Amino acid sequence: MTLTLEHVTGGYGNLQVLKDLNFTVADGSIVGLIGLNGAGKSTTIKHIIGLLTPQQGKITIDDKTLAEDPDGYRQAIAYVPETPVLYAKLTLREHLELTMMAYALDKDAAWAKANEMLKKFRLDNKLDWFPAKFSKGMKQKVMIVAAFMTNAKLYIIDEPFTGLDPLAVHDLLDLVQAKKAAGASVLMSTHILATAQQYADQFVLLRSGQVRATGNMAQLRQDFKLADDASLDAIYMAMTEER
Ligand SMILES: Nc1ncnc2c1ncn2[C@@H]1O[C@H](COP(=O)(O)OP(=O)(O)OP(=O)(O)O)[C@@H](O)[C@H]1O
Repeated sequence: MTLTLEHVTGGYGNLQVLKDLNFTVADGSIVGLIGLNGAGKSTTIKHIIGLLTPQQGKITIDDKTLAEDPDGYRQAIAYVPETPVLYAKLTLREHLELTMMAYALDKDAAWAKANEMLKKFRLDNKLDWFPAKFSKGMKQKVMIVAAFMTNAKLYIIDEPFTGLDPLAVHDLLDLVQAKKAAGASVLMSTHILATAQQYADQFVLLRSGQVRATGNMAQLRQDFKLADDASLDAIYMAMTEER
């Protein structure tokens, strides 16, 4: 699977937020989407998942846009939003069943994967709970289980670490790496730069709705004329100090 953004300009109604974005997420890679508050990370993700439509340019998954192959495009993506979105009247079990239907998953195989994750996240005895009883982190875990039990080729995770306890962060990173090992790709927006540096293969640095830089750590260090051991944090600070 390759996700490609070509000359993507977009935003909300007439408001332009993203300006001429170009980047790719290649097969089997973890890509960190990095930038200041308001740089356009969530807006970029909303365009990729089809919640917003580019004003110009195009977004393709394996050369097909959402309009060209709506089912293929949607089923290729699993998305974990920044703020969990759960239905008040559905139990945890029903949420997972809904995802299984939406992705046309084999129920037995999907439940096997889900049960393993539910146990890990200590939600296995809460299948009949309604969202009102869940804490913020528990809601986030439900979204993670729903996304990671699919057979999507691209996992998009918007700021995953803020509401999770350190054990859950660890478990989520294990899931991310397992998906990568199985050949899937991951696009992850985050402000936790040390974790991004440790886990991501490539980075997209956004500034004011534009791509300031892309590449691996070595390429970014060169781009920003920093030392060979400069951290992602140092690169980030260098970006914010540019005019
Ligand atoms: N629903 C909306 N309507 C209009 N403008 C919006 C909307 N959501 C975001 N914006 C604007 O788009 C720009 C980019 O916001 P976005 O949420 O993509 O940033 P972000 O990089 O994800 O930031 P953060 O790190 O704070 O999550 C900001 O200027 C913001 O004000």
